[in-house]
This record gives sequence, structure tokens and C-alpha cells, in this order.
Amino acid sequence: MSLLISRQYPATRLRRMRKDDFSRRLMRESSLSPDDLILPVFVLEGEQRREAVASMPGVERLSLDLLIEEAREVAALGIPALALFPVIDAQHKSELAEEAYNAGGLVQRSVRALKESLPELGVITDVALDPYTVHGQDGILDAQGYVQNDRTVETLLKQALSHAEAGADVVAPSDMMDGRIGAIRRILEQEQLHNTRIMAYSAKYASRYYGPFRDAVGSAGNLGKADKTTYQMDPANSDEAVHEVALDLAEGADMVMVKPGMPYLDVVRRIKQELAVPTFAYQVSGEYAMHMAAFEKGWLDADSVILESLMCFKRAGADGILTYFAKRAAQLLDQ
Ligand SMILES: NCc1[nH]cc(CCC(=O)O)c1CC(=O)O
Ligand SMILES: [Mg+2]
Repeated sequence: MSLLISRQYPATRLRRMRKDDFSRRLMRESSLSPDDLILPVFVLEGEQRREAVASMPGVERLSLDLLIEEAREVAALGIPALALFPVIDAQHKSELAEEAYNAGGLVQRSVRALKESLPELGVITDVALDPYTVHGQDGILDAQGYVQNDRTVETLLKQALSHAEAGADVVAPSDMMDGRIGAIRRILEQEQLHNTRIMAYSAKYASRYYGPFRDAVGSAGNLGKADKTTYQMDPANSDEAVHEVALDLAEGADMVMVKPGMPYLDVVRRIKQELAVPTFAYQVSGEYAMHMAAFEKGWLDADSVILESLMCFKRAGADGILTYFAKRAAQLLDQ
């Protein structure tokens, strides 16, 4: 502090270093590259199917054959990984979400196909029951409608194992049950799947910014007016986020995540600073929708705002960002 106080204008003029591109580049503290990006994708049953998502302009749900083409482009752009989210047909949804661990299910088949066609592209799978339950909650309900923790974890284990057995490089539990990271790590070790990574959605908030995603996977209708406040975190909390992350690390997480992203950058910063582990952030569907709405109205300049929004995650301390802008950002960074 004393050092800063002793600095005085005109000896110190911070605009000097901003004068030229070379000195701006030299003092730049953060950088953004395709290596920092993960593209979330939505997969559908069928062939040659491509469906728009009304609340996410530019995002499409793809059948597996088209997803493989998409994945080829993603890899060619230098994006390290994609995160896979299934759209599950109503006939496969149930109270106990048994379809979640079907070895021949949509996710499991997609993982196999992706790893076969593009072995070097990282595949991250979502471990949570919401696409598979009739009520759209991430777990199994008791008679009062409460999401049962330990009963749900038993099913998540099977789901995570089925993903890993299909060849998923990373399983990403996004359900916020207590103890699920430890339980998944134990079963993976037991089954000799020592190198399956776990990206834990550790500090996942009960956010209304997930609305467009729930449209995309078709769980919005099932969920109705219900919320997820008995398991996802209160947006008012930040100490609790550090606590959640510390527990997931102790249980065997390789990477941790904060979600949503931009409204929660203080949490990203705290976690990176206090725990110093691979830290990811998810620029979620609602953030994407807000940006796209402003771009469509001509109120914000798309290309520059996309890159600025992503750079802010890096400055806050994120090692990587899940973003629906991943392809567009990688193209821009390539120019
Ligand atoms: N387990 C479900 C899941 N996994 C990722 C998202 C949100 C992603 C986004 O909004 O982009 C959600 C939604 C939710 O918790 O209701
Ligand atoms: Mg937890």
C-alpha cells in the first residue's frame, strides 16, 4: 500500500503503458485461448435431426450423427472438450430415473460414438437425474416430494459408472447431493477406472438463469413452478461455496466448478485464491440468452462483448469456461 501512496502524478501516468499496442500486450495480465473453452451440446434421439431452442438463438439440439459433425468442428477449432446433455423422450422418464444408467441409453451411445470418431476430443458427461425424472428434479423424491439424498446418490453412482464404462473422460455431477463425489470416486476406483476425471459442480446455485437450458432439455414443463432450493445453493452465500468445494476435493474431485458464471465471479475468485485447484465456471443458458437478446436488438456488439465476457472469467481466476459461445469465441480468437 505504501508503495502505491508514494506514487504520484505526473511521475506516474498509467496512460503511458496504454499508449501503444505493444505495451498494452506486454502488461496484459490474463489471456484467453480456445484451450480455455468447453462447449455444452444437446443430443437428441434419431437421425438427421436438428432442433432450434427458442430461448437460446443459435443453439441447436442435434441427433448423434449431426453431433459427430459438430464435434469435428469443435476439435478443429482447438476446443479441448465438450459437455454432453441429453434430451430424453418422455417415455423414458420415470420416478426412479432408471434410464439414467442404461448402458444403451442416449448419453452412453453418444459417448461411445464420440470417442470412436474423435478420440482426442475430451468428453464430459452430466451426472444428474433431471432429464430422466418425470418431475424434472435432480433426484428421487420421498412421499412428501423432498429429494432424498442417499437414495439419489445410489442412482448417480450407477449413472456415473455407465458413463465412464462407455468411455467418458470426465464425469460431471451437477446434482448437488451431499457425498456423491466420494461415492462416485469409490466406485470408479473399485472398477479400475482410475483415470476417469471428476469435474464437480461444487458451488451450483439455485439460479433462475438456468431457464433456457431447462427448455433445451425439455425439463422445464416437468419442473413447472417447482424450484431446487433444497439442494442447490442460496445465491446469497459465498462461505458455503468454499465449504462445498473443500468437501468435493476431499472426496476426490479433480476439478471444481462455480455455476452460474458472470453474476458469481466473486465466488470463482475466492475459490481459486483459497483452494488453488483447477477451477471452472459455467456461463449458463440465461447468460447466453441475455447476451443474444441484446445482440439481436443491436444494443451490444456481439464479437467484442463475447470475448470480453469470457476474458472476465479468466481475470477472476477461472481455468476454463463452459460456454455456448465456445465455437464463436474460438473462431474469433483464431483471426
Ligand atoms: N443438472 C441439471 C443441469 N445441468 C446444467 C444445468 C444448467 C445449464 C445452463 O443453464 O446452461 C442444469 C439445470 C438445472 O440445474 O436445473
Ligand atoms: Mg456438495
